[in-house]
Amino acid sequence: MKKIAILPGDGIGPEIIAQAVRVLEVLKRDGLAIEWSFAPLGGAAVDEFGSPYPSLTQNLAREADAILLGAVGGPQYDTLDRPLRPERGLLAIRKDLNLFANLRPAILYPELANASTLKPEVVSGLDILIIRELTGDIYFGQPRGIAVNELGEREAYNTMRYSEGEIRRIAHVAFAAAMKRGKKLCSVDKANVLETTEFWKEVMIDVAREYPEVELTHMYVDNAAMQLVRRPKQFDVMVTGNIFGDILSDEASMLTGSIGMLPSASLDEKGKGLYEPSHGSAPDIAGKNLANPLATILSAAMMLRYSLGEETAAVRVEDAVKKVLAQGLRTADIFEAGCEKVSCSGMGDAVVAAL
Ligand SMILES: NC(=O)c1ccc[n+]([C@@H]2O[C@H](COP(=O)([O-])OP(=O)(O)OC[C@H]3O[C@@H](n4cnc5c(N)ncnc54)[C@H](O)[C@@H]3O)[C@@H](O)[C@H]2O)c1
Ligand SMILES: CC(C)[C@H](C(=O)O)[C@@H](O)C(=O)O
Ligand SMILES: [Mg+2]
Repeated sequence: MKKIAILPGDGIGPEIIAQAVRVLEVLKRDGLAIEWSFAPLGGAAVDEFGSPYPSLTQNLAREADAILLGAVGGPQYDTLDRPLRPERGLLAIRKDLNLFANLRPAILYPELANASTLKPEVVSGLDILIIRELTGDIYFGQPRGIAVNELGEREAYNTMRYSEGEIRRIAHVAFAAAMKRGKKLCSVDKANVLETTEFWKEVMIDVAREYPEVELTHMYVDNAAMQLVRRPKQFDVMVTGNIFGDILSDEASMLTGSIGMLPSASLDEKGKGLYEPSHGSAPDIAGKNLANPLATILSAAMMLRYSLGEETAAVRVEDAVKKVLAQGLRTADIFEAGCEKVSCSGMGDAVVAAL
């Protein structure tokens, strides 16, 4: 029996997770050997336990074979002391479980060609895998803080840093992924300005010697941001650091129609993973049954594939998603004339029916 820790989180988190759980219930009913327990993370955990990553959640996550997460954060928590902020809980669980490899697939379903921000001919068939390093970079580099400097003025600082080992291990994930796909890897950096990413590029080039079949290219992040909206299909696999990957994956999501369509897997060295939509807790639509649950349901499919070894079930879920899109059902974020608008739970109903 495989164990899943489910962390609904904040904002729309509980609403979208509820739909993914309904999908898991169908799979369990049909014989899949999975069980799950719930625990709070982020603001919900601060409210209940006074910590964004309390020991109850930590223990459950450590024991689980996989973790499914909604989203964390919300304006009501923004004034808390920094260590108590919901986002710190997310960073803490990623670091605690060594989830260094974040896979964010930006795939355009043909039915959503008009929902994309780009013209159909520029995006049709889009299938990019963004691989984001997740436990290093300026997110975690020390020193960091806000302090009074020698002139008596307050100043704030973060440190962008990567060790060679951190770059090597994400490089291997990226090259291995490229080998299974189109054998094209674009490493995104800012090597013209930042030593950290100059070093990143150097290590990528070194690791590339072990993968002679993969064509490695390099692109500065500012150009990559532009190329993603200019000619996105030039990319197959992209690999980049934590902060650039955060930004580029949100950008890429709109090529697929909505941030509500972009799932993610965050993996450790052994394949254990945390699965979550790439978007946040969407406070503006929380509690309104409006959110698109498909990124979360597709994250559950990634969980079945990568951490639970259930490829058939993963494909079954992905096929159900394709079917509801083909049926013309759309949440508000991907709605277009001629389609049927559904709520978050309405989309869950449709996916369950399609399963
Ligand atoms: N992984 C995470 O848990 C995660 C990721 C990003 C942001 N956050 C947090 O979420 C909070 C809100 O952040 P934000 O507003 O910058 O980003 P956000 O992703 O929550 O929302 C940005 C916009 O996208 C929309 N959106 C997001 N998900 C959607 C969905 N499933 N369906 C339809 N529309 C959707 C929102 O309504 C909003 O207009 C912050 O506290 C932030 O730190 C958490
Ligand atoms: C909420 C925040 C810490 C997080 C990140 O920056 O990694 C989010 O934006 C994401 O993309 O998962
Ligand atoms: Mg983000």
